[in-house]
Amino acid sequence: HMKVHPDDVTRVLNCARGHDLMLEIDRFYFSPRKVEESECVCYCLLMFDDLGMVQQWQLKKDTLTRFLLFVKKGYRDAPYHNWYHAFSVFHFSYLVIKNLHLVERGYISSLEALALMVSCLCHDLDHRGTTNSFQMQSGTELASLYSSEGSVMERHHLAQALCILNTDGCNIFDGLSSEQYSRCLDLIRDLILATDLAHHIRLVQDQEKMAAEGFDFHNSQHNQLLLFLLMTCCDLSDQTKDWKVSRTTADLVYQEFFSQGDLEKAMGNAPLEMMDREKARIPDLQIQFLSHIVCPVFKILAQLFPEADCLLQSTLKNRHCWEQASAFFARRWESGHSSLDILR
Ligand SMILES: Cc1nc2ccc(C(=O)N[C@]34C[C@H]5C[C@H](C[C@H](C5)C3)C4)cc2n2c(-c3ccccc3Cl)nnc12
Ligand SMILES: [Mg+2]
Ligand SMILES: [Zn+2]
Repeated sequence: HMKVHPDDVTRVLNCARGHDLMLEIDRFYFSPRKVEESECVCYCLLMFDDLGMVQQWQLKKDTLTRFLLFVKKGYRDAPYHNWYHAFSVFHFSYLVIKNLHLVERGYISSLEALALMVSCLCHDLDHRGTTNSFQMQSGTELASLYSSEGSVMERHHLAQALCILNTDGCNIFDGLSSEQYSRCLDLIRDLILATDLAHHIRLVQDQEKMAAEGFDFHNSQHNQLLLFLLMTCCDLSDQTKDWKVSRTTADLVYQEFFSQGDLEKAMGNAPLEMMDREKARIPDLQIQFLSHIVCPVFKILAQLFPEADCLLQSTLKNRHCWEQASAFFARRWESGHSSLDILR
C-alpha cells in the first residue's frame, strides 16, 4: 500500500516555512505546470495558508502535508491524468476563490471553498488514462464495482480520497465539528462526481439559465450549480492558459485517448474516432471540444463574474488558434503528414 516517509513531511514543512508564494502565482495567466514537481506540495500548503484556510479550519500543517503527499502518491504517471493535472486543477480553485472573491461576496461558504480545493486535489485519484465507457466495455474491476451507478472512474476517485482521509495522520478535517465534517464529506462526494463531463452536460442548461437570470443568493440550487460549474472550470482550466499550454495539454490528452483506442482495437472493439490515431483530426476535435464544452462553461462564469472575462477570452483565442491550425493541418494532411509537429 502507499507509504509516506516522515522525512518527506519534514522536508515539505521546512520548504514551506522559508518560502513565500511565487510571484504572480495568484494570477489567472500563471501556469501551475511551471512549478517544480518537488515544490508542488509545498505550494499547496502555501495556497491553503494564503486563503486563511489553515487558520480558519485549524488545519495541522503536518497532517495537511502527510495528506498532500499521500494524494500525490495516489496518482499514476498517465500522460495527462497525473499529479500535475491534479495540482493544476487545485491551483485554479485557489485562483477563482481568491480572484472572484467567492467567499467574501457570499457566493460560497468557507467550508464549501475548503471542500472545493480538497475535491480538486483528489478528483482524479488513481486514474488509469481510460474513460468510463472503456471500463464498462472491457468489464474492468472498477466497472464491476460501480457501473450500476454510472460515473465509474469518479466513484473510484472518491473512494480513493476517502481512503486517504481515513489513513492514520491524514485526517485534515479533525478540527471540524461533526456537523461540518459530514457536510464537508457530502460536498467532496458531490464535487468529485460532478467532474464526470456526462454529468456536467446534463446540468449546463440549468447553469446557463442561472447566469441569465442572475445568481440568487437565497437559492440553494444556484449555490450547488455554481459549485459544480466551478469544478468543471477547474478541470478544464488548462484551456484558459496560453496557446502553448492549451496545445501541449491536448497532446497529452490525445496520447491517453490514442492508447485507449489501440487497446480497444486489440480487444476487437472499434474505438470512437477521437480515440483512433488513424482517424482523429486533433485540431477539428479540439474546435468541437472548445465550442461545445469549454467556451460555454467560461461564458457562464464570465456572465456571473466580470473578472472572469479574461478566461473566456483565452479559451476563444485558443479555439481561434486551433482553427488556424486546422486549415494549415488540412493542407498538410492532404499531402500525407499527420503529426502535430507542424504546430511546434
Ligand atoms: C483537451 C481536452 N480534450 C478533450 C476532448 C474530449 C473530452 C471528452 O471527454 N469528451 C466527451 C464527448 C462526449 C460527451 C462527454 C462524454 C463523452 C462523450 C466524452 C465528453 C475531454 C477532453 N479533455 C479533458 C477532460 C475533461 C474531463 C474529463 C476527461 C477529460 Cl479527458 N481535459 N482536457 C481535454
Ligand atoms: Mg476525471
Ligand atoms: Zn480531471
